[in-house]
Amino acid sequence: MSRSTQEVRVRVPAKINLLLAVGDLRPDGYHDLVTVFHAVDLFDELVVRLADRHSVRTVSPGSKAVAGVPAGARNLAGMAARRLAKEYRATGPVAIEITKQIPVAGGMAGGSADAAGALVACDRLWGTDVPRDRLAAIAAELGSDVPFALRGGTAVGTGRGNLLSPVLTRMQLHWVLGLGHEGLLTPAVFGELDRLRAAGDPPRVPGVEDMLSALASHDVHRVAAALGNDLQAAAISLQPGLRRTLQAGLQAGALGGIVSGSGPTTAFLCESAQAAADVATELAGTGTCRSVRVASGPVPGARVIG
Ligand SMILES: C[C@](O)(CO)[C@H](O)COP(=O)(O)OP(=O)(O)OC[C@H]1O[C@@H](n2ccc(N)nc2=O)[C@H](O)[C@@H]1O
Ligand SMILES: Nc1ncnc2c1ncn2[C@@H]1O[C@H](COP(=O)(O)OP(=O)(O)OP(=O)(O)O)[C@@H](O)[C@H]1O
Repeated sequence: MSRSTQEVRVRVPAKINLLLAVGDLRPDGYHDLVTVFHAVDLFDELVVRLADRHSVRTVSPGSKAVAGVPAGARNLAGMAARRLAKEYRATGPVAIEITKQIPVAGGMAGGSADAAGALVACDRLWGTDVPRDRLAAIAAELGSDVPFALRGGTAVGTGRGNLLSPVLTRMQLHWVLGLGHEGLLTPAVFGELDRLRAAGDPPRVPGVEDMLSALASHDVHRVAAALGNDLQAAAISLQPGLRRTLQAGLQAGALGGIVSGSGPTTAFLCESAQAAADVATELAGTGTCRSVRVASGPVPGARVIG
């Protein structure tokens, strides 16, 4: 906790789905998933303070306003704070400031990260000491990706993506991320996959076994070969330019490339940190994405810092 018990600072990572197998549409509007989540060192930071009323403000690292993120009651971080406050009554309103590096509507679970960060920060600020499994259950109510943002590392996700079991790998992966010009909304991408499947039956990615044995082998070439995402065809169908970005990353020397989650961020796996820096420079020069970042993982989930 920084300075006094009046303020808590939390850091929370973005995710990439190394493997994302999507089942058919369920009656409740969700799809069963089998996925391998992987947290990378691209972080949102939250500062949460006691205040007279609940508020959420989101800025970029340069303190500029961030487009596309709701400021009020619809912000996932504010929803998380109010959800926790409702269950644990000895609490007060909070002002949440988010410094956002995770791309908005980018397929890297940015909103989910902020919700997880707010849960951890409010729990510390209010001294509620919520057991970890209870916090994970509240996280799952807020969104399918929120439990993983709490936990981080590498994990297999099943159910809606909210049921997690850790993957014990020490293998460090080096990535180049291509950020899209425009976001994609997650429900639209799942809907497009349903439409493509009704019209044709496109190929489906295999289960997680190949990816898990590739991670256990510590062979980055095998991990690259095992990357896969059932939502990729749907994201490309909605944003055809992504095909060119994927080709450009591979031509720049990446070992493998995928659309991250529901997109449009593209994630390129590279042989080493140096290779990632080289691929990033070359990919940036192709003009096929809005901007380019390097990242590596796995990293832990939402944590109090400072
Ligand atoms: C694409 C992924 O990022 C992969 O990890 C996640 O599945 C998305 O997780 P999320 O953004 O936390 O999604 P939620 O907020 O739970 O759901 C938003 C919408 O996405 C669709 N959705 C989400 C998760 C899931 N397993 N099946 C779905 O069909 C549904 O239309 C749902 O209404
Ligand atoms: N704190 C937040 N940060 C970003 N978006 C938020 C937040 N709260 C609510 N939203 C809304 O959620 C929508 C999805 O944004 P988000 O950045 O979480 O997408 P995403 O990373 O593609 O999600 P996922 O990868 O979990 O499917 C946005 O349209 C935005 O309006």
